[in-house]
Amino acid sequence: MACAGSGKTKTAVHRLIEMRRLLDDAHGMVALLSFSNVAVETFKKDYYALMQGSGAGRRSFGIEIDTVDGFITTNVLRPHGHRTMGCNRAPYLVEGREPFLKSFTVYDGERNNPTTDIRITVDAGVFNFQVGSRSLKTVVPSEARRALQKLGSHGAYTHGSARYWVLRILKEQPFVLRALVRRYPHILVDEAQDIGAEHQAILELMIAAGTKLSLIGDSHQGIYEFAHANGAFLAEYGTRPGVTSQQLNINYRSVPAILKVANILSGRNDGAHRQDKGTLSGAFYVPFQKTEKEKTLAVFRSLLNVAKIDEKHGVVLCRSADWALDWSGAGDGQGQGIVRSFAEATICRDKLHNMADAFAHASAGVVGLLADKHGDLISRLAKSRMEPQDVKIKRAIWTFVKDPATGLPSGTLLADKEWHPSLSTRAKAFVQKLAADHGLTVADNLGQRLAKKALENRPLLKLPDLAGAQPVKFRISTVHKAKGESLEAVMYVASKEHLRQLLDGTATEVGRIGYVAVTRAKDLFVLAVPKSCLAEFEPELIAKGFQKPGIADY
Ligand SMILES: Nc1ncnc2c1ncn2[C@@H]1O[C@H](COP(=O)(O)OP(=O)(O)OP(=O)(O)O)[C@@H](O)[C@H]1O
Repeated sequence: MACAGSGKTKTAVHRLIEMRRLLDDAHGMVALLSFSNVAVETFKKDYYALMQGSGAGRRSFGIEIDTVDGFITTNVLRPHGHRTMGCNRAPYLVEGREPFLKSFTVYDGERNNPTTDIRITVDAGVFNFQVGSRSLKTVVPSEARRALQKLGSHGAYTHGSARYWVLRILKEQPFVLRALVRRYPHILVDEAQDIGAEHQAILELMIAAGTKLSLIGDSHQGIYEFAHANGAFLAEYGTRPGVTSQQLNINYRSVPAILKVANILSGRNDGAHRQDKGTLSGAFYVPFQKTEKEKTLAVFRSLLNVAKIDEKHGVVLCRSADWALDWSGAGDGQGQGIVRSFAEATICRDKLHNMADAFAHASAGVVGLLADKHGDLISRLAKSRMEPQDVKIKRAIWTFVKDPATGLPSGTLLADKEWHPSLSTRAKAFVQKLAADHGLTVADNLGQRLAKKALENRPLLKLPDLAGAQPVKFRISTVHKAKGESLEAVMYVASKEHLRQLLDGTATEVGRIGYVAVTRAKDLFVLAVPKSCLAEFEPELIAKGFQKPGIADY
């Protein structure tokens, strides 16, 4: 069990190396698993740095570092899934937006829903199936299984159904479980508070078959309760016979004033490794109004200047993706279907300067213009090791996305009269060339797929962006995306409800989300509080260690 900023990364990598050294089995591997690609990249970087430092070079013999889902997909689902799923190819991931998925539905007793929307949970070894975007409806197990099997027989699985298939494979093909445990006698899972019931069920099968498991995590940072990860496994695991529990309780990340707030919120008493800085630092609160976001961002900018922190290191965090989008000043969602994917790609490129997201949206649009059989292209293009042909396709899409003069048209054009006609001509020509150059098949009815719907007589970008207003310099993100990171300065924008739960501590998920936001900050944490409730909360904010910045600080 480890507190925020206690060096779990370092600890986990050292433990990985030591466990591998002690493992008396030339064929066995030690796996270090986490929940995000960012964490995996950090672990790999630190591991190779340590190995190089010790003179062993960039060797990864006998160890594996991956996400939990990457690990089960690579070792179980892809190589062994075809037998349980009944397909004649290696299973592949679908995002849910691929056009061929339209014919895969599940009936909930009232209406048909996309099979890719089925949510699967496991409780005491029994699968439960639900569906629905707002209120979830239970689906009869036989109907859900039938729908999943139909999709599975085409080789397709979703993020949600991957664990369902893995559990079934391990139970229905016992030799796969035996081989997995033989290959991975030791597994170390980081961010273990995020282990949900389905991951736990997979790990329990491995433990029962002989794998030794180490967990490292912080129950105050469990922010995936909506995905059924409530930290219970981490809390209980240390009490099992034969399991030793260790505590890490020195925070190496934050200045003492920020740690003081974190300790009050979590009810912990962690020690600070760092000293106070000479310049402005600590945890502050400022008022904001939703109608005056630019003013609040300007206040954050001023505080960064006083704190001598480069603006590019200031990050604005929000509770939800909608809020993050709103604070980033992105467009207001013009277009429908495939055209909307291209519209979002345009906004990501021209407004947010986020080329990775621009590429992801444009790729979804391009795949929508190709025949259904290319439905796995999005997941193929996301692989770290791609087929040579896919590398070329990816390059071609990048070129289309990057160039507003010949590819994806500029967001400054009038959406209906200028941007759409240009997009329509260029996207058609692009997929036809892509098909000719790379042996792909274009979908039927391109005109219909690129229909002009929900586009207005104004640019995709909002007016202030066109008027040359200061471009967004801050990274604006959700707390979930920033998890695990160390950031120089954070501004967390809270609603009255977020604020209430933050101040109430880490018993609720929203409270823990606020705690994760606070503990990301190294030097400066700014809590943006709705102006309308500031007076009500001010005494409590001060009591919990937040400070009001003085006039001189702006
Ligand atoms: N022993 C140490 N001495 C000095 N600095 C350290 C030490 N261990 C870690 N750090 C630094 O402390 C910061 C936090 O480390 P790390 O990101 O591993 O924490 P963590 O435990 O994963 O935190 P969280 O769970 O909050 O994400 C990093 O900047 C890291 O370089």
